[in-house]
Amino acid sequence: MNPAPNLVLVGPMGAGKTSVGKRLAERLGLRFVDCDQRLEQLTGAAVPVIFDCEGEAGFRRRESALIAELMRERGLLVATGGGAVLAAENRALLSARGFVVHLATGVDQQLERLARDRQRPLLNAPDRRARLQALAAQRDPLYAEVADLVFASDGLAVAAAADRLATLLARHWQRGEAA
Ligand SMILES: Nc1ncnc2c1ncn2[C@@H]1O[C@H](COP(=O)(O)OP(=O)(O)O)[C@@H](O)[C@H]1O
Ligand SMILES: O=C(O)C1=C[C@@H](OP(=O)(O)O)[C@@H](O)[C@H](O)C1
Ligand SMILES: [Mg+2]
Repeated sequence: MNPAPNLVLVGPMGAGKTSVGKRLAERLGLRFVDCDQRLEQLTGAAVPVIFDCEGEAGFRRRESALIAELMRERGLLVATGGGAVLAAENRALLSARGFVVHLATGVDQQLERLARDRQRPLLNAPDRRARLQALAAQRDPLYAEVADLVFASDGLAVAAAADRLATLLARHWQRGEAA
């Protein structure tokens, strides 16, 4: 048991961090924060626009600042973006202040779920499969490094994944209310 004050979802694009996370937060009575949505509110710009104006490096700086702010709170369910684990300081904060769930999914499932998506700049590639495979090769060890629990959502609908995960968390996560 890791008595962390927040619940954190990490994992690749299309794993369901945003959609499963929202439903799970309702079930568990946690305040839901999606990092990308919060960055869009703060900047007034969509994620692809932030990438266009400030580059990926600019987006990552904003993402890191937000994670640092959120990890000072408690009682949050934080859905991160797929690249949030890239920075060592993010990984340290997420691990220290969150019970981290790696929502895992495979490239085939990602391609299916994100077939019509135009809001993820890193998917703007001539070969989406190759891009997702390359990202997985780079990031899977980082997800593994921070994960307290791995949950594979493949084959489960959003509601079913949230239900299953809620049951698992009751056994694995002891809320660190006082932390
Ligand atoms: N378990 C699931 N079953 C079916 N569709 C899913 C599941 N998880 C996510 N999706 C769909 O995949 C798309 C991307 O999901 P999203 O929650 O945005 O993932 P992430 O935030 O991890 O990138 C959405 O259209 C969502 O409805
Ligand atoms: O994998 C990534 O680097 C990214 C994933 C996106 O979030 P989701 O994982 O919620 O799609 C979003 O943060 C941005 O497009 C970059
Ligand atoms: Mg998301």
